Amino acid sequence: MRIQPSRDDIIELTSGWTGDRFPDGRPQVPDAVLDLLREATTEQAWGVLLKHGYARQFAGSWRETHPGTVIVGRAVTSRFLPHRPDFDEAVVAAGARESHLEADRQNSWIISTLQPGDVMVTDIFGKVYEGTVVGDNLGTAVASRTGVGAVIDGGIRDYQGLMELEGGVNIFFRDVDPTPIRDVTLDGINVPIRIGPATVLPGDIVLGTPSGIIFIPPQLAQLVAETSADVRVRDIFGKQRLSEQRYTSADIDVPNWADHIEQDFQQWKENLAGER
Ligand SMILES: O=C([O-])CC(=O)C(=O)O
Ligand SMILES: [Mg+2]
Repeated sequence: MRIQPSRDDIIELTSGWTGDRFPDGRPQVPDAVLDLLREATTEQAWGVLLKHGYARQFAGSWRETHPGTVIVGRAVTSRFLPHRPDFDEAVVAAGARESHLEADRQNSWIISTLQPGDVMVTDIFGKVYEGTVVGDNLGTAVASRTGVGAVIDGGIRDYQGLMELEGGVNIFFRDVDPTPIRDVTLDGINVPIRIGPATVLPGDIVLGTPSGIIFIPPQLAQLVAETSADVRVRDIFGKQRLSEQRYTSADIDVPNWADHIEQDFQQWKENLAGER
C-alpha cells in the first residue's frame, strides 16, 4: 500500500487532462489560466461546470482566516479517518517507505509535499475538536510553501495567529478549537476525497471566493476562464442598459439575449474596442 499513489495511478485517475503534469503525476494547469481564473466568480465557474455535466463541484458554508481574499490554486488532496491501531500501524509503515518518518505528525506529511500554486485540501470528516489540521506554525508552512492557502473540512487552532499570515493567502475551514489534532490517521495524499457534496481529485483547480469553494476539473479550467471573461463583459453591458432603462431585467436576466439585444451588445463591444 501507498500513502501517495504512483505517478501512473494519478495519471489514470485524472486522464481527462492531457496537458503538462508534475513529476508526481498531478495535472499542471498553466499559471496563465490560474491568473485569469482569479477574476471569475463562483457562479460563472458553476455555470460552465454544470453545462458540462459537473453538477456537484461546489462546497459552501466556510469560515476563512482572510475573508474576502480570493484564492486560486491546484489541489493537493488528503484525507484523515478516525484512528484505529492496526490501520495506523499500516499507515506509519507505508509512510516511512515514502520518507515520511514522523509517525505522530501525519499532517506535516501533507505539508512537506506542497509547492507554489498548490492548495492543501484536507478531508477530516468535519472533525473540529481534536481535528485541527493546522495551527499558526503549520499554517505558516502552508502559506510559505504554496503562497495560496488551504481548504480544511474540519478544524484549525491558533486562529489569531493564522489571521496574521501575509502574502494573499486564505485558509477556508469549518471551525476553531484550541485542542491539537488527535485520534486520526492519514488515509492518503492525492487520492480522491469528498468535501461537502463534491468529489475532489488531485490537480483540480480550487476557486475560493466569499461565496464558497468550487473545484474545477483541470480539463475545464481554461474554458471556465474564457467563459467568465465573456460573461464579465456581458454583465457590464447588461447592467449599463438596465441602469439606462433601455431594457427590463426580464430582457437581460436570461441565458440568451433576444437578437436585437445581442446585436446591441456586439455593437457596444466594438465601440468599446474602438475607444481603446
Ligand atoms: O501542532 C499542532 O497541533 C498545530 C499547531 O499548533 C501549529 O501549527 O501551530
Ligand atoms: Mg500552535
